[in-house]
Amino acid sequence: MGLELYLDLLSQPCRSIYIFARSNNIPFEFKHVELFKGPSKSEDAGKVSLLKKVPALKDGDFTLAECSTAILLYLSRKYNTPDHWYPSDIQKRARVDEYLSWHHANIRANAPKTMWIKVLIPLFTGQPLPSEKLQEVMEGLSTSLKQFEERFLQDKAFIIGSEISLADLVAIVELMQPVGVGCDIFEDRPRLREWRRRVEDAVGKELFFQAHEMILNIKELSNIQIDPQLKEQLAPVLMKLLK
Ligand SMILES: N[C@@H](CCC(=O)N[C@@H](CS)C(=O)NCC(=O)O)C(=O)O
Repeated sequence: MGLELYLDLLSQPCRSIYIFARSNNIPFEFKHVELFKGPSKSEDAGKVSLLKKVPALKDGDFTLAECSTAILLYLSRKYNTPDHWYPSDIQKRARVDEYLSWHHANIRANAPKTMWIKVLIPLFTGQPLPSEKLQEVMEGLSTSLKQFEERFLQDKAFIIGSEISLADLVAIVELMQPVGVGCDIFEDRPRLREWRRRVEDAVGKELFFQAHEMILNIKELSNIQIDPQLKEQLAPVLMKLLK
């Protein structure tokens, strides 16, 4: 049995894996998991990921689910992808590792909240959140973006220098989440905007926009039927996350 990837392209870690696999011509079977359709629709993924989360990978008898970074590294090693993704030079590699560690506690901790506030909480609770909540989240995100530009990007083309690496890929998919819900964080940040353009060019615009099609059309989600069990489970969790 070949490589299977369990993904929902609304999820940013899933998009990083999808773009990485496709841009490196890694053959895989796309197992589509629809997160919003509830547990029954994710049964297959649940067998692969004990945590019942996506992304998840199955390669023969081997499964891997936590987290997307581990999956990206597994794919880069198994398919011996071009060196720039995760350089053999130990100092460059350490820069990728440094970014990935920072990312989880900063960009990843802030950017998804824009989607919770603008789309998920109204969808799951039936009530919009006060606008101050969004403002608070945008302030947190701005602090992270300032650090991203000044500390990681500086005046380089990509995070570790002149070529794209896993660090850029993990960053861009997360930063497209606010864009999808109408918070265009690139608008007033020319350095960040130029970096986004270079990342799009490096992976190929067609693939980039194909991977982001769902998130860029997320407004259509307001018509989706949410699994009632999932609604009951998630509404309090989402509200708590924003406290
Ligand atoms: N830390 C994981 C993220 C896993 C995760 O939180 N996945 C979310 C989608 S982005 C999920 O499956 N949520 C469904 C759930 O928690 O039930 C990674 O980077 O891959």
